[in-house]
Amino acid sequence: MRFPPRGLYAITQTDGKSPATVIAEIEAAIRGGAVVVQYRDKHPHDALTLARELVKVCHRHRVPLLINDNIELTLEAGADGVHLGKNDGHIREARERLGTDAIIGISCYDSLERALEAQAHGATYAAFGRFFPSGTKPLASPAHPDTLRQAKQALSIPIVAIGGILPENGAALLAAGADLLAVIGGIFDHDPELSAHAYQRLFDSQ
Ligand SMILES: Cc1ncc(COP(=O)(O)OP(=O)(O)O)c(N)n1
Ligand SMILES: Cc1ncsc1CCOP(=O)(O)O
Ligand SMILES: [Mg+2]
Repeated sequence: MRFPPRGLYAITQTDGKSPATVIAEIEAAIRGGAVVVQYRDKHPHDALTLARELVKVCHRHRVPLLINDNIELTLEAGADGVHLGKNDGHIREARERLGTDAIIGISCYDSLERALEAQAHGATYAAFGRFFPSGTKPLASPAHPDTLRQAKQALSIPIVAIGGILPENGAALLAAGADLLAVIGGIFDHDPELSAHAYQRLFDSQ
């Protein structure tokens, strides 16, 4: 499935939640307008079963599902691609194992250099952040909107922004050059469908 060029990118909030809740919340976020989903789970119990269920739900809605960190799980679950950070393996290995059609997203933090390298190695998108303090990942290192402005000039692949993004602060990142907003707490700390819809309006009014 193709990676959407813009829109809301929902990432699962799994801690303390049952698989059924995670699935119901993701489906609600998709109803609210999320155009891509990532399964991120730092304390999984049965990751393969949940990942396979998420693939089914996402594909029913024609939305691609990516897996965070884990190339093997991406293959086993039949997901559309993987998101890799600096400690999660190399894009070359991901491309070799997942094939030419797979979506491969790369965390670039605040580094345009890292994004240019990722693009040259065939990354599907580059993710920058965190832009605002994140309750989900309090120790994530900061990134600056100026990096988005430079990335917009220098990259041809879609640009994802992440970290503490709310409907109230997301518009500034879109204006700086982000194509997609990746969100956890801003969707799943509240009613997921209504919250996703609030982000959707940022894209409608752009
Ligand atoms: C869309 C998106 N952007 C950034 C990240 C962060 O990846 P990483 O730095 O590997 O950190 P963890 O998510 O693994 O804690 C992401 N997952 N998704
Ligand atoms: C995975 C990740 N990487 C940088 S910030 C972050 C967490 C994003 O979650 P939230 O939208 O709740 O800040
Ligand atoms: Mg990671």
